[in-house]
Amino acid sequence: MSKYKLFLLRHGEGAWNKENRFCSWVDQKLSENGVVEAQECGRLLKEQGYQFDRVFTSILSRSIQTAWLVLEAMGQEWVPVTKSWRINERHYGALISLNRAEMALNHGEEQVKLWRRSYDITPPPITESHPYYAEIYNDRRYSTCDVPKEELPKAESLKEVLDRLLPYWNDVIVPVIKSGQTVLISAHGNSCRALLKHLEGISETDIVNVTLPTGVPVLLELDEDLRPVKPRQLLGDQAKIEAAIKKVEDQGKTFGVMSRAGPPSFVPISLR
Ligand SMILES: O=C(OP(=O)(O)O)[C@H](O)COP(=O)(O)O
Repeated sequence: MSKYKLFLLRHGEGAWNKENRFCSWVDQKLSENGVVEAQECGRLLKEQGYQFDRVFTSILSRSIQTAWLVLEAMGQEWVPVTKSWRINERHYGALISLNRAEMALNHGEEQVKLWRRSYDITPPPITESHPYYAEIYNDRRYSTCDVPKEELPKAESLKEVLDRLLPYWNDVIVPVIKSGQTVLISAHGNSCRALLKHLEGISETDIVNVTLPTGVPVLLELDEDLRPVKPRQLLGDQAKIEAAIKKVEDQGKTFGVMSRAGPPSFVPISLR
């Protein structure tokens, strides 16, 4: 029997979702469309009568902004919001800022799919020469984490995301849910996938096929041991949701870059 409801949300579209670049730990804001997606998500949740007691976000602006917009649209701005780097998007290492379609042209669609969706493949790490290294690691927010800055990841597989997320889930979020509070986790494509893998017991093979669109709330109904009692529900117009999932999957295909004017700007990436 369903005892708890938990909502997972990949933030609304960010500026780099639109440009098809790996955003990850770069702190991009929502695009105009992303703002609308978050507001529509809040309106839908309000229409369906849901109420939150507690919200968790990453320390990346796009997940925080999304939480605010959702709560505003629901008239629940007062609900406490707690932030942690442990809910951050997967650290995409040296792939950060690169265009997925260009990467597919350069390295093949299969390789890009492995980098994006496999469970235990870690992309090449970010190094100090990377154009976004200083912007990420000099940011004051990363001095406030529960691990020293030097121990923060330089690249992560989905497995490594789960490894850093689980202690926070178990120690902080689970007690809140078990106290009877309805929780929204406003997070990212891959931090939500990692949590779904854990909660639903998805295999390492099957997690490859799980893709989440932006701005679509995922409702999980859980029993007293936080095991799902029914399949996850992606709330909203199902045809639109299917189309949005396909759009995210297609970001790793070459046709995006073939239609652009001019040659693609390749950045060589070592695969070792
Ligand atoms: O920043 C990202 O995710 P987010 O938009 O959910 O924060 C990643 O670039 C998502 O990339 P992916 O869909 O290739 O895993």
